[in-house]
Amino acid sequence: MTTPLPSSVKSDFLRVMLERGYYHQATDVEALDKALGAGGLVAYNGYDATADSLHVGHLLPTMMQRWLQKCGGKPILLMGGGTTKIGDPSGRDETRQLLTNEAIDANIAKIKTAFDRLFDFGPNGALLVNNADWLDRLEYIPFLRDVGRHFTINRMLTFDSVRLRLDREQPLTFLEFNYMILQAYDFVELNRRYGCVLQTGGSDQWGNIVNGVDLGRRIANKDLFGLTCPLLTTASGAKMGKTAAGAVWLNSDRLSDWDFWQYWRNTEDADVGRFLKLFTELPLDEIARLEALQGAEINEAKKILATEITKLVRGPEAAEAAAETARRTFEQGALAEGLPTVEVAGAELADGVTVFSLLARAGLVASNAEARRQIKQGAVKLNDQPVSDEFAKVTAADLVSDGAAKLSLGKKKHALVRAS
Ligand SMILES: Nc1ncnc2c1ncn2[C@@H]1O[C@H](COP(=O)(O)OP(=O)(O)OP(=O)(O)O)[C@@H](O)[C@H]1O
Ligand SMILES: N[C@@H](Cc1ccc(O)cc1)C(=O)O
Repeated sequence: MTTPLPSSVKSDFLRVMLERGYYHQATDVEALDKALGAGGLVAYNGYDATADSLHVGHLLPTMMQRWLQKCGGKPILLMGGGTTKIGDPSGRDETRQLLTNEAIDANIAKIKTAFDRLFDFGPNGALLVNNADWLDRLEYIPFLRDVGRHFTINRMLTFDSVRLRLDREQPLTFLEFNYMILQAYDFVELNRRYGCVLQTGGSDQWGNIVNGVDLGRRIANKDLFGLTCPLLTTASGAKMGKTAAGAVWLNSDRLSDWDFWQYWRNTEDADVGRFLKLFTELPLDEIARLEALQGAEINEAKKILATEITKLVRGPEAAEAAAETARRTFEQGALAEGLPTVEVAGAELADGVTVFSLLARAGLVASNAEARRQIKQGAVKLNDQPVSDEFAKVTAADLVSDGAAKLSLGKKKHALVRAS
């Protein structure tokens, strides 16, 4: 399938998808362009409730839905209350841990909060639905007869989600084998309920999406469409959204505003332009100017990237506060609010507390041993002065600025030590 040129499509939405790098694959792109041209198209993106927050990887398909709304369409955000009970095998080597119904409901309640800022839920606006509303009520025999008969095992075995497990001789349970049928059924059900004709997702969702398109044609004689975005990796090849320290969560109770902002501020130079197009809504000519910046100036572009995305996901105040913390910490050398803080009892401080243990307590390193290694390697500073003694201590005398001492690991990780 060839990717069309932005100039050859008529609909605003597809043009944005192509120009900004969201387009990976689509089913019958000309017909989709035509359907979009008529305006007001209804599209959905599904999210399983495997954790109590979405992460940055989910942001890409979510941004596609946001653009759809900006271009006059109606987004449906589908919470997989039913499908999470099955567990999507797409892109996974192993069966997922099964969650209880209570855990799934609790996850959904928290995941939803991220959408409030990203979508307009006003009259005729975006919709939030839960597939447990229909999947939980399915009856096995009628479902197999009405829906199951349209799927051949022969074809199901050809989809990556199944084939890769079989090729690698890793188990795929019968429960998981059913997943693609249920996601296909969701699409047809959303078409029936809300006139939804487009499903978006990451490229790993392609198999599940085309199954829905086929099922729509077979049981409802409807033309449905699929559109996927690339599964993003960073310039150095890592899957975007996951760091060594874990996922980059959208919800602030899983990741502070400051760490969220920092994640984007530390974008690799080669990714700046691509990420500005995908994760901000700045005009393309402004992005072209920013990505052309060289040397130290590229840092300005990274700050804009971090602040714009934080604004979208965490709100303007959170973005401004994080940017301000960064300005004060890195540019004025002053101590700032918002850094991780370790509180130490006055009595402890009188004797002095080892720098390595404070680094670990502040969460800048995973263990005391790692902290000592970092000190030996010269990566640690106390109040901007290098620490060379592995057993150096912080005492009350070091709380020099606003009653705090600043510990730094490398150039970017900082924490404050205060007396409790
Ligand atoms: N880096 C990415 N780029 C684009 N889309 C992504 C990315 N990461 C995730 N997605 C989309 O979000 C969906 C869920 O992502 P993923 O499978 O990583 O979530 P998870 O279930 O939270 O993670 P894990 O598989 O580690 O438990 C994917 O199917 C994909 O469509
Ligand atoms: N399978 C999707 C989530 C999803 C669930 C139900 C759907 O109808 C669509 C999508 C994922 O794992 O990311």
